[in-house]
Amino acid sequence: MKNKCIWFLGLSGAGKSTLSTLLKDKISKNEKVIVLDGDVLRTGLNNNLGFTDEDRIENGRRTAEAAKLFLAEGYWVLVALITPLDQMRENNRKILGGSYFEIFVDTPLSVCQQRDPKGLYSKVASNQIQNFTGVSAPFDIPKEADLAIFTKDKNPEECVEEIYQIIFS
Ligand SMILES: Nc1ncnc2c1ncn2[C@@H]1O[C@H](COP(=O)(O)OS(=O)(=O)O)[C@@H](OP(=O)(O)O)[C@H]1O
Ligand SMILES: Nc1ncnc2c1ncn2[C@@H]1O[C@H](COP(=O)(O)OP(=O)(O)O)[C@@H](O)[C@H]1O
Repeated sequence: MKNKCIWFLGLSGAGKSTLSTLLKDKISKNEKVIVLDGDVLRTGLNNNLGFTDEDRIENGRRTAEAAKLFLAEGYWVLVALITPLDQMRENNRKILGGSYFEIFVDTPLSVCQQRDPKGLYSKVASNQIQNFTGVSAPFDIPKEADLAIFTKDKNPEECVEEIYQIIFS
């Protein structure tokens, strides 16, 4: 099967990093695979970008262009980026074309706030972080995702099995 860019998008705490890492473990048994995680990219390649709409769009563009380079080398590319704006998703389709497979990690804000894996939502609640996606910055509900995964009542392994079956069956 031809390699693809599987792009996980969703709120902070939705499960993008968890699911992309687990999927990498599965795919890497047979294929070359790399994870491009927003948090990690923002420490290097994208470390001059913040969280305005303009910076998020540039963050997405650079990530999609990096993904395209790895696709050309035969890698499966797993991206974990909030990607909150319709415009960012349209750019992905332009840059990556038929190789782009979009997964909406669909987890309600209330569940993300409860999970709060990095303690960010409590910082948002005490006004230590501004422009936070889903709270004080927009998250456009994805209308054209290839797949939506509801994580609320499932464990990560079940979600990844569901994704794996859909992509590889
Ligand atoms: N204001 C604000 N809004 C959203 N997220 C914030 C913000 N400030 C810091 N963080 C941390 O940055 C991570 C999201 O970066 P991304 O590159 O994925 O975001 S985006 O696609 O450009 O919107 C995000 O990582 P995840 O929690 O893994 O999604 C946060 O750890
Ligand atoms: N079905 C699920 N899928 C993914 N993560 C889940 C699920 N159920 C619970 N979690 C937990 O939710 C948290 C998601 O955090 P993370 O993967 O860092 O999210 P994100 O990368 O979207 O910010 C982790 O602590 C993970 O163990």
